[in-house]
Amino acid sequence: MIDIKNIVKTFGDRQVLKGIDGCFEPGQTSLIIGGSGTGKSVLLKCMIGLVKPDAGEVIYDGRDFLSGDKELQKAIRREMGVLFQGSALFDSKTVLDNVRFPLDMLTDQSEEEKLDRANECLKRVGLENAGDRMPSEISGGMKKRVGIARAIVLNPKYLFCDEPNSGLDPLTSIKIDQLIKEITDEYKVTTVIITHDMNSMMEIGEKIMFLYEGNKLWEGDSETLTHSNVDELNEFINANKLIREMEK
Ligand SMILES: Nc1ncnc2c1ncn2[C@@H]1O[C@H](COP(=O)(O)OP(=O)(O)OP(=O)(O)O)[C@@H](O)[C@H]1O
Repeated sequence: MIDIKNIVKTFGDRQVLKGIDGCFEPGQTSLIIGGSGTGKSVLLKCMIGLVKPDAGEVIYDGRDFLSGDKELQKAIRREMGVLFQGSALFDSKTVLDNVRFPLDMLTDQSEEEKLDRANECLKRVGLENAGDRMPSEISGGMKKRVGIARAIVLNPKYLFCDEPNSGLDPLTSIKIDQLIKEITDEYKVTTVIITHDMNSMMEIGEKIMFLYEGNKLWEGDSETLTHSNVDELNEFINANKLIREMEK
């Protein structure tokens, strides 16, 4: 479980996060939603230690990440898997080498163990035959799968995904969502996903946090998402529905 408490972040004279609280449970896909520039990515970066908040706490299963010592922070980082926007694969490495990269960096496993584990993860995302290919030779959906395989290669307890559907067609988006959901269920991962995708909200929104101008204005799930009396959320949903209609 991840608990965040009163996260505040200011850049220059702009307070981007105004005191966010929340809790993310294992085995659940939790979504952070909201319009552009509302602080979703900054919040995620605060949670994973890429941005230092001005105030607040991030507690990983009872362990205080931000004020913990270097060793503790390293241990918690080692339990995180991150799927960055755009997949962030190394263009000069094969698919297999991309997936095994965290094993090379962070473990002292033997060659054989690393190969086995990387291949196992590629198989888990349905890419068992793509290990020798280069990122430039595969589709956007396949790249996301490779990104997911790399994010899970160290058996993370916590999985963070920033816009996993960006740039994908609707059908591929659904498949990627389902894959993330299955992995979350299967390994009881605490998964936090930033998304704009209405379909994701309805299909995998076990817990949804709505950010608006740096505040958490609403929290609920896919069942309650469309029945709130929060005007800003309803506007956001309507705008998303409109975009979805236009894309059809
Ligand atoms: N390193 C930074 N320095 C200064 N300002 C920043 C920095 N990172 C983010 N911001 C600002 O913080 C605000 C929130 O950014 P953030 O990336 O979290 O938005 P978002 O909700 O993820 O939006 P989007 O959906 O468009 O990605 C934006 O105004 C952005 O310009």
